[in-house]
Amino acid sequence: GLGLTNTKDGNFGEWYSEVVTNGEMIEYYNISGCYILRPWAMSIWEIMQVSITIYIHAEIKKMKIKTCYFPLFVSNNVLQKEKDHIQGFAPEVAWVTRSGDSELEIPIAIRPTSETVMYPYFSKWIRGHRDLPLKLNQWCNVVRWEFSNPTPFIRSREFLWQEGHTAFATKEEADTEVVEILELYRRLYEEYLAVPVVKGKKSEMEKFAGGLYTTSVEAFIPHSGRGVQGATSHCLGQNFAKMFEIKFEDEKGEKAMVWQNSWAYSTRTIGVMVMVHGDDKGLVLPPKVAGVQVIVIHLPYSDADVDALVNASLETVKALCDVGIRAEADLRENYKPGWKYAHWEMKGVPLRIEIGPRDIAKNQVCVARRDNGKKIDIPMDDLVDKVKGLLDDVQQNMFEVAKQKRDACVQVIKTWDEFIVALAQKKLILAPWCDEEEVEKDVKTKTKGETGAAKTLCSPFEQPELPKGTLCFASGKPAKKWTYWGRSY
Ligand SMILES: O=C1CCCN[C@@H]1CCCn1cnc2cc(F)c(F)cc2c1=O
Ligand SMILES: [Mg+2]
Repeated sequence: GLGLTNTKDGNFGEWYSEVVTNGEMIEYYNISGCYILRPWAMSIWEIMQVSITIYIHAEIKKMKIKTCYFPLFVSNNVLQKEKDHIQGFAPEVAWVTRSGDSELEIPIAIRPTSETVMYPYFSKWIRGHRDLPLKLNQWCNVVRWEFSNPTPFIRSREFLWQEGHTAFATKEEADTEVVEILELYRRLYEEYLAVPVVKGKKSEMEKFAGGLYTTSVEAFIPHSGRGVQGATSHCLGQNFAKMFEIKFEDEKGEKAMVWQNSWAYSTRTIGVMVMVHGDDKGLVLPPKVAGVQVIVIHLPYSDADVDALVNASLETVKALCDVGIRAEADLRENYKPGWKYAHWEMKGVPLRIEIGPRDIAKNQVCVARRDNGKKIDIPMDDLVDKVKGLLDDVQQNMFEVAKQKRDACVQVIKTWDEFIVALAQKKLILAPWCDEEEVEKDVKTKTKGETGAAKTLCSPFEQPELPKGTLCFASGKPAKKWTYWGRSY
């Protein structure tokens, strides 16, 4: 029957796996690290796609990013072109080596990301400064044959994402876009997924080696005590322009290299949302991204007028759909109301409307919230306004609760001993750091354990005050910046 065998506090990993499958988001596949995304997951991804597309294409934002699509396959010589950043990733690259029973002359890689696919054409298309800024985005899948423990949405060998690739005449324009895109990602997390994130800059060691600097929105999973990189926005500098000779003739008629960015938001975001909001009854979906926001269930007690109940259910669904609320009725006769309650709670539908004979008599409905379980009777005359208000309340409440839980995990520390204690307590650690890579490597080495080493997550743009003379928690050298540390996915 229904119900989870694992609790979120009991065995988080098993709980998560059960919730994404019982919630009908994921079906496990017979190739490790690959998952089937069922409609309940795809409906969320589609809402994210629409939201991002409206945001980046809308005139109001004047971002004017155009959608393109480049091939899945990368020729070997092109992929290897960006030597230093690829060599670290080589083990993850998947290759096509034959078609049918004939070997390919030269193996062809499947894109793990599209810089090397796109940039030879950026070089061809960008000639004069009038060709700038060039701003392209594609929605696609990418393949990275990772070996660390696969986790649905969070770490899979194939995932869906959007990858934006832009080119500018000046560094200033690139720097500006990096933070504009990061703000878009923050809003998607906080206003749609109801997940609090920190905006910050990656350390030199954690950044994308092929770029100039990396910014990211960092989420945190209280139950596992792990940070998770939510989405990234890189400034690539002129590194790829040099490599792929992407130059333009500036106003003075001189050849200059472009400044580039690349940024991505992937299906990992769905996993983060599930981990943060899910509970022991299953998924809890934020209304903004829920494929079904309201499920209507009628209560056909033996002596009830079933037709009246069914009609009231259909009327309720129609009234809500007419104002753009995603409502459905579960009228199946072969399931009892109790089973339906558990089923739709497992799927995380934000509101359940119950309609029984008593509700018909009083011309009202009873609404149950998935986030806090509260029940409210609503007169049919106020249905639309009250349900709209409730959906907003649920969205807001889910964010507030998640933010309060995340903030409760933050531990500010000053010394190594405090750091080790906080790490053992699964905290999100904020510490003063000397910003030296050797020290970062040393912390990783010293904290290696079966649950993974501690690493820097980001240095928050919002820096707390750093009193003069504050020392680095790990090296004792003068601290340069406050940085978030923790174990991560
Ligand atoms: O993260 C982004 C945003 C969207 C476009 N790409 C950038 C950097 C991706 C960094 N990265 C990440 N993973 C990789 C895995 C590989 F197998 C490989 F060959 C290359 C890479 C790789 O370059
Ligand atoms: Mg990786």
